[in-house]
Amino acid sequence: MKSVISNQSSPLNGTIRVPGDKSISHRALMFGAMAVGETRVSGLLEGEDVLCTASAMRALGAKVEREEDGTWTVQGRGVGGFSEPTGVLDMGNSGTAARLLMGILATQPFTTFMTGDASLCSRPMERVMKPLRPIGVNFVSRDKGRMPIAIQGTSNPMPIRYELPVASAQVKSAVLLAGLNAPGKTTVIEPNPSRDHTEKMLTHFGAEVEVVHQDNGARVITLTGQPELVARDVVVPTDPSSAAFPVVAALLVPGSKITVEAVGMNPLRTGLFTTLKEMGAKISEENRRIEAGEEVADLVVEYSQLQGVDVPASRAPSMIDEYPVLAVAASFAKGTTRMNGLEELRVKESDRLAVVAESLAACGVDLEEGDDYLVVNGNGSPAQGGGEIQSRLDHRIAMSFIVFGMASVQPVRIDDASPIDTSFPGFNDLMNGLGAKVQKKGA
Ligand SMILES: O=C(O)C1=C[C@@H](OP(=O)(O)O)[C@@H](O)[C@H](O)C1
Ligand SMILES: C=C(OP(=O)(O)O)C(=O)O
Repeated sequence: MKSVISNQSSPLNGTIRVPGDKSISHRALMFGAMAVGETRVSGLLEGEDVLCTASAMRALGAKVEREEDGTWTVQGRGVGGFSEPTGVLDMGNSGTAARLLMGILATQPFTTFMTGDASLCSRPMERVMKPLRPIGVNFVSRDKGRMPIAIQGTSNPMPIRYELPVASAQVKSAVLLAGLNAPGKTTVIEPNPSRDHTEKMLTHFGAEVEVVHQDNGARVITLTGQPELVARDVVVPTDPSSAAFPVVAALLVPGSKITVEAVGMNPLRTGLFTTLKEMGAKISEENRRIEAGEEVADLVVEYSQLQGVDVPASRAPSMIDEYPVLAVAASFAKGTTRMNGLEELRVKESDRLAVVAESLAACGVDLEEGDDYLVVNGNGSPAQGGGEIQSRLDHRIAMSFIVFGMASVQPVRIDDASPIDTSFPGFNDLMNGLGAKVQKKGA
């Protein structure tokens, strides 16, 4: 346990760069391991989640190394070229690593055992197993589709067509990755678009991926199976989900002005910035440019008195990991913020809807938690704080309430900040470098 206290901050000032995008980092290692030749990845997120993916790729026979300058290299095995791992793959805290890998392993002709930490072992995996079974794979799991699981891959995969019942890039990606090794066309229909890093990066590695946008907003993604993936360089942009924390901190701490450089601005990831601007946030995007195929911009953020807003359910996929920190922002805004369509928050690293509600309440915030919504009533002055927050193996809860304590009247204590290392190593030092006062307590 690594407990921290977050005290009221002096104005935040400075220019920072947050670590590489987690979603893109996982995919760079996985797709590199399935390509022929050497893939070089720069800007990889060296967080625990991504390091689990690196270990899994090694266990499956790919050579994955870090060079002295921080570039990662992957010697791929080709699609379908993995070898049976001798041990159990430990995916740690990472839903993305586990679910994407289930798709890949569904069409490798051997049996893999996979586990994770207590958080991952409580998350639903049936959502991935259900669409993958018709491809020919067999799964054995704990009750209710929980990990640990065994994946008995098929040597005779069938392509499938699947309509997603929930907006989930992980489920979409698992099906597409299983389709890589199947003959013919694999199709995924998503009624409400989720992040498209799999589609973009598979195309970058030479696969044929067709995306059709329907009039009703749905996307139909069709992958042609059995391509030869060719090794490519990947430059990972910085993670907008990580940038969210210093951005909200600067908005809440009076007198702050910071620049967050080269933030990934993929439109399927930027719902939080749209929402904050609707709340009156002074966020300007400078130097919008394309870096290695992804849009990035420098964000200049100034302290702002925020107003409550209604956040439509349709925006949820583009800011799904950002609701905890948005709820923190809403606690300092004037008026009511209603966040709708939040049912997916209940199956993240923690039940984020319940944990956010309990933690806000512990910090004196007036709120209402529904099955799939959260209403936060702010009065426009600094929230009280003073809460003792349990992070429950959830990095985004820990970081969100560190941000809360930076702006609240009383300090906020977080029982265990160690989960932050899964996605944002160096978070506390980066925030303290801007002017925050986050202190470590205990071992
Ligand atoms: O595909 C991905 O990289 C991710 C998809 C999202 O999960 P869902 O697919 O469960 O929505 C997101 O919450 C997660 O942090 C990363
Ligand atoms: C939900 C998250 O990640 P994952 O599903 O990969 O554990 C997250 O990073 O907020």
